[in-house]
Amino acid sequence: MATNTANGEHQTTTKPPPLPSPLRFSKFFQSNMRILVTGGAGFIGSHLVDKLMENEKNEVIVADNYFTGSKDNLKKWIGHPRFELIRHDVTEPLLIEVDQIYHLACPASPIFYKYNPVKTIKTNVIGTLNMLGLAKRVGARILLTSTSEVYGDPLVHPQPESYWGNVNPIGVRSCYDEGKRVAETLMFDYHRQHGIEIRIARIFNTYGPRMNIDDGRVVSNFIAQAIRDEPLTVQLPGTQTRSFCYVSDMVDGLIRLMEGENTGPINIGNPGEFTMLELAETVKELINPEVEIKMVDNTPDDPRQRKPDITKAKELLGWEPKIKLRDGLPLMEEDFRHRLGVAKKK
Ligand SMILES: NC(=O)c1ccc[n+]([C@@H]2O[C@H](COP(=O)([O-])OP(=O)(O)OC[C@H]3O[C@@H](n4cnc5c(N)ncnc54)[C@H](O)[C@@H]3O)[C@@H](O)[C@H]2O)c1
Ligand SMILES: O=C(O)[C@H]1O[C@H](OP(=O)(O)OP(=O)(O)OC[C@H]2O[C@@H](n3ccc(=O)[nH]c3=O)[C@H](O)[C@@H]2O)[C@H](O)[C@@H](O)[C@@H]1O
Repeated sequence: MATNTANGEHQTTTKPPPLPSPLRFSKFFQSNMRILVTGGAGFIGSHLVDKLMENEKNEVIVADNYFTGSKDNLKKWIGHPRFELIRHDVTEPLLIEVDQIYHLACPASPIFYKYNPVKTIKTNVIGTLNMLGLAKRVGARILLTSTSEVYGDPLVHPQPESYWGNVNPIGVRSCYDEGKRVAETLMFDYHRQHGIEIRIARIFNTYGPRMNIDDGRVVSNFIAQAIRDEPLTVQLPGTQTRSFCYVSDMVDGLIRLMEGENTGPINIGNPGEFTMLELAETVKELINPEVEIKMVDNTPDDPRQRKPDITKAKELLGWEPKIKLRDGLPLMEEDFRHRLGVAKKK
């Protein structure tokens, strides 16, 4: 049975998880592990699907409403006998039979999650409730991709999982960060009340190929701007920090968490910390030394600093990121140049 080591405490559930399908115990049962990935047409989800599909014993089902994701991200798997794609909004119940659920469905870029905040809350709360209901009915293990935004504008730095955060409950980012906090609460309540096997990853800023070109997040913005010879828009004051994790490291961490014995929450992120001005200078140096850096207005409640304490991920999952920002940015540049049809200048 999984243990919860959040906040240094050691809690164990009182109830055993529901039994998986009786077929699982059949001597002649030859089926694969059936894995649902909600939000699997998105950036992290599609990379996770690629990794899961490498294992021939996995059958992968993606449920996505294509709000920020695209079938294009999954085109190499469409038609594959171990792959299935369902157009589905997680705010509606889903009745299927699965063994594991990676629950990623939720717009992640601030410009997209603020576009329809009520829908973002519904996705986080009702969507997570529906996926927990599914996990309960079929006895599946469920992993939630929560976020470093649960720490809000953190007063503790770097952020350990035991930190409860500093979050504005009524701000323009609340639909996302409070939504994810409720999603975490629901996960633990289903775990304690119904014995569901849960895993919670607190993801810190992740970047890599396949991010939407006009996604609005800082790494994709700067790379697209550098390639298009447009000024890099650093939002004021420019001294705010983030820690950027390359997507293959993230996928590795998520799979280790799902397969391991710990519920989390566990921070998964790269502790390398950069100011937004440093990030802009690095993109300029690596991608387009001629490009201008322009200071622009920021949006409300932007966290001033963010860096994961990954002691738990190291100790409990044997995980730490391998790809440094300077090595990851050129991999993303290549993908963006290909999609934008702009070759590197000689
Ligand atoms: N990328 C990051 O830096 C980061 C950081 C912290 C947490 N996360 C979390 O990881 C997950 C994936 O993030 P991402 O960067 O791949 O974002 P993304 O926007 O590329 O992917 C999200 C996917 O969810 C789908 N989706 C949104 N609402 C849905 C709904 N109601 N029903 C079904 N599908 C829906 C979208 O169409 C998209 O395919 C999200 O839960 C996000 O909160 C990401
Ligand atoms: O990692 C996380 O937990 C969260 O990180 C991001 O949220 P945020 O860090 O605000 O992401 P960005 O929009 O990429 O902004 C990062 C920083 O870059 C700055 N920025 C953004 C865009 C830009 O063009 N220029 C710029 O300087 C912002 O002001 C901010 O300080 C994600 O978008 C969330 O989904 C995720 O949950």
